[in-house]
Amino acid sequence: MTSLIRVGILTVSDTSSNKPKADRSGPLLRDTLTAVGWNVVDTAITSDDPKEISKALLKWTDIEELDVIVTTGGTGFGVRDNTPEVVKSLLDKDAPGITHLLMSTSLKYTPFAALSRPVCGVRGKSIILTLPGSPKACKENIECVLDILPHAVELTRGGSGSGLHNKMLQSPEDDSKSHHHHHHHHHPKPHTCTHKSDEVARDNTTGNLSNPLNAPVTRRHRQSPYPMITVEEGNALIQKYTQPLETEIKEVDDKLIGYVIAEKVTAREPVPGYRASIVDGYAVKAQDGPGSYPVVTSSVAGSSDVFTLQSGQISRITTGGMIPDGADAIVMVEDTELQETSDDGKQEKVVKILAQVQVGENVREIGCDTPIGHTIAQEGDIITSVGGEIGVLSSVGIRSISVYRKPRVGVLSTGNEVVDHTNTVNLRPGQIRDSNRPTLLAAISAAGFEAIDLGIVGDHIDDLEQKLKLSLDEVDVLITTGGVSMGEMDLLKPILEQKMGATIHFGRVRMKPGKPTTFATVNSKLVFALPGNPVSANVTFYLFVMPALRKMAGMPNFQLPVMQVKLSHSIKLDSRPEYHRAIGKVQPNQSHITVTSTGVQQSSRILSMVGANCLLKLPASTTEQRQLEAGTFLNAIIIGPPVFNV
Ligand SMILES: Nc1nc2c(c(=O)[nH]1)N[C@H]1C(S)=C(S)[C@@H](COP(=O)(O)OP(=O)(O)OC[C@H]3O[C@@H](n4cnc5c(N)ncnc54)[C@H](O)[C@@H]3O)O[C@H]1N2
Ligand code: MOO
Ligand SMILES: [Mg+2]
Repeated sequence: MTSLIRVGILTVSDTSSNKPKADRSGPLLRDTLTAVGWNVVDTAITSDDPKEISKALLKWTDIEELDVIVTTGGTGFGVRDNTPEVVKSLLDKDAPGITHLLMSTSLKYTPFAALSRPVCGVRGKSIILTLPGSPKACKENIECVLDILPHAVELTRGGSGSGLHNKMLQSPEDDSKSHHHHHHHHHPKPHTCTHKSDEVARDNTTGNLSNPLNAPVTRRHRQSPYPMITVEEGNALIQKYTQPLETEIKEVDDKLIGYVIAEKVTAREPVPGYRASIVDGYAVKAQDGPGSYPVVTSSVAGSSDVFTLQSGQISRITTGGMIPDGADAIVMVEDTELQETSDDGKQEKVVKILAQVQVGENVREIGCDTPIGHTIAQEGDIITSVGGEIGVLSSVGIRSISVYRKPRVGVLSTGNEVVDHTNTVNLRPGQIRDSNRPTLLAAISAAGFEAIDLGIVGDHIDDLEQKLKLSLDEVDVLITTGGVSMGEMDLLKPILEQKMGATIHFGRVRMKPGKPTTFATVNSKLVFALPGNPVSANVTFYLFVMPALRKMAGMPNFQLPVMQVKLSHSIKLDSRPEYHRAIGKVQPNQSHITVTSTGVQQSSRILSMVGANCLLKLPASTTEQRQLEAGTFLNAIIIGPPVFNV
């Protein structure tokens, strides 16, 4: 890709310029670069005098046109530290990215790195880097740029950079093969080759924070690189990437329960559609008043015969029967007496009306229950199972409506140790039953969303990648559990970032349980990589996933309800804000809900979820406050129905 890189190394130091043997950084850089196959064509030592530095540099940039010039020394805060100023004055182009890379690398080792003032950039055809004077810092710095510099050189020489792009498309495995020659110098034993410089380059070209895949355990992050955010910040990020799904037309039937209506619905038909009687009795003209009247017709519900009642006539009618034209009230059968029958005794001939009724009494006018055109549902209304919504839609002749599609939610357990709960094998030591997947599938279904069982996948990069890719095609939201913390088998974050093209929006949250909760998007699909601990998976499902699902399903109030509750006992506070599982009980004759902890809150102890219907929002402990006392009122997130203590 890039022909031999020609390098000059300049040691800037008053001391070393008098005593060249004192210079350890220059030779160290020369050895390091030679070892990776670069051509160190010249080395020099100058004092901290700006003119001397400048002269040495210009010879290499303007006359010899070296590819890379590395200086060491003179970058600090000392009065004689001039290297950055001299280099800055010579540069055509600044390279703040490289400067940043150097600085961030050094800061990982010591905050004192902040006292170095590196400057990097290009003059003519030469890339200039200013490294600190200390040999250790020099080595850390040069190693972190080893892999990007060939690409920078290629571009500075006028190349297309295609080598770089090809490299960015390569999988890490290919990468390690094609760049193998870079690495042997780092490691005394060839088989422990770490590929570190490759991975540093990749992290910085893609913005990934995750551990490089395939890196040996010795090279994994020892501190999580993901910023620790608050639950509220996490939810805000989730909402930013969560939108209601598209709408669809659904038939009005029992399967409509839980859907959110996507457009205003008005009554197509009036209810009732005809003037109907409210009681069984006789249709009359109210002004005729009590007295004996001939029964001229009968109107039973379901009959459509049209009849016009004259003054002095009455008509027998059943509840829901159509009221004859001309009749304006109904007298209940209880308020009448039979006076005369037909000859065969089977028909009423004359009936005595005993009560005076008012005009309109016991009459349901057309549309009196639901007028035609009346708004029966608004966008955002939820079809509940109570029956009102299904009933009213049915009553006005609406056969199908537009609703928001419900999210399809896949649940995948990860972990070599995880065994399906239905598996009849006896567990070997080290194995556990999968409790996360059944729990989450149940919670998703119970909330009315479509739950898709994606099974269990082991902690293998290729299996995980393949499974995640296939799964994402099937779902709107993918939930995984396990593999998001700091262990060597915690592969979810690097696979998401490096194999799936995912953007990780957060990877750590200040909460207990659920610290390593991870939220990512792949294209427009949401991925919640929840912690493996059963309680952590469960609690973070309610706190983060549930609101997102509700928002996708079109619910305007997608956050879970929060209400004030009263502690029945004291509770010790954790150093992290805790979402403490508790059982809230409604006591007879009490206006508030009293809550009791489910006991030991260890993240592995799924028993702490049993019976829980709320998550107490406990603040982190402080030196002033280490526990909450019995009787304290505090907020709780409601995750289940109240328990009645009667
Ligand atoms: N050095 C550190 N270690 C850990 C940290 C940390 O910050 N630094 N965080 C801890 C916290 S907090 C949590 S939570 C867990 C999260 O672990 P992972 O998400 O990486 O999950 P795994 O390591 O895969 O498993 C953790 C635990 O859960 C069990 N598990 C996994 N899947 C299931 C399942 N489907 N059903 C039941 N149980 C499951 C697994 O066997 C482990 O015991 O990390 C801490 N470590
Ligand atoms: O945050 Mo972890 O969820 O405590 O166990
Ligand atoms: Mg782990």
